[in-house]
Amino acid sequence: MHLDSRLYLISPPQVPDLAAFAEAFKAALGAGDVASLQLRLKSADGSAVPDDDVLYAAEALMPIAQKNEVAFIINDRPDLVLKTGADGVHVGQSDASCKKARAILGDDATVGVTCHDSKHLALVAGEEGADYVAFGAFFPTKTKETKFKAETSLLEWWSYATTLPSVAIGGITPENCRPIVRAGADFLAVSSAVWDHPEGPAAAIKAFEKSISEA
Ligand SMILES: Cc1ncc(COP(=O)(O)OP(=O)(O)O)c(N)n1
Ligand SMILES: Cc1ncsc1CCOP(=O)(O)O
Ligand SMILES: [Mg+2]
Repeated sequence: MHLDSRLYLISPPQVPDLAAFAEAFKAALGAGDVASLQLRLKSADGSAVPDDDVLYAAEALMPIAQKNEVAFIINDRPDLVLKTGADGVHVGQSDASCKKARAILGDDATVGVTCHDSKHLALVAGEEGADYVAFGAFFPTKTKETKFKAETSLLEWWSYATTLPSVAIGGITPENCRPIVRAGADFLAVSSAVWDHPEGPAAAIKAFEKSISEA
């Protein structure tokens, strides 16, 4: 059985130095297999940042993703996906619905949906045309305040019951990811474990690849 999960990077919530982050992103991509980057910019209180901040960051980062065949996903905002020509959007349960995002973006775009710890939300997202469902948080995280805790049994059930890809998110590190990989997550969505790795993002990607291959 092929267990390999792929990496789905989430940007840090704040990117005060875009040039420095672009270099960190390049270093991550040069170190191993990365499937996608989600541009997720949030103010310190978790609220939205000005549209121009997202547009400016997308302008700098999307060409790097494209050059490396890495999907470029924008968080929350299908309208900004249209404006930038990004590959898709990730929407949560309080954002535009999957149906609405699909109506705005058409069939070719990627639409991913947060489903917390819920089979029901995931089945609904699948019916509404989601390209992937995201479950979490699997571990404590400082990147986002989370109310939901997902278990690996949900990933096992999902991969047994459906063919729609699953993304696992929340506090995932090279040290704790093995059970999630074994449970069948198609993607590991990671932010702080990559950007805050003490030896840098390239070392983080290599450590993830090692753990994934050993899972
Ligand atoms: C891959 C992935 N999974 C879950 C989330 C969380 O989305 P949401 O619940 O809308 O919260 P915010 O990220 O918007 O704060 C995500 N962004 N990506
Ligand atoms: C956006 C999001 N949604 C649930 S947990 C989370 C944060 C993921 O970041 P990290 O990998 O640093 O825990
Ligand atoms: Mg959201």
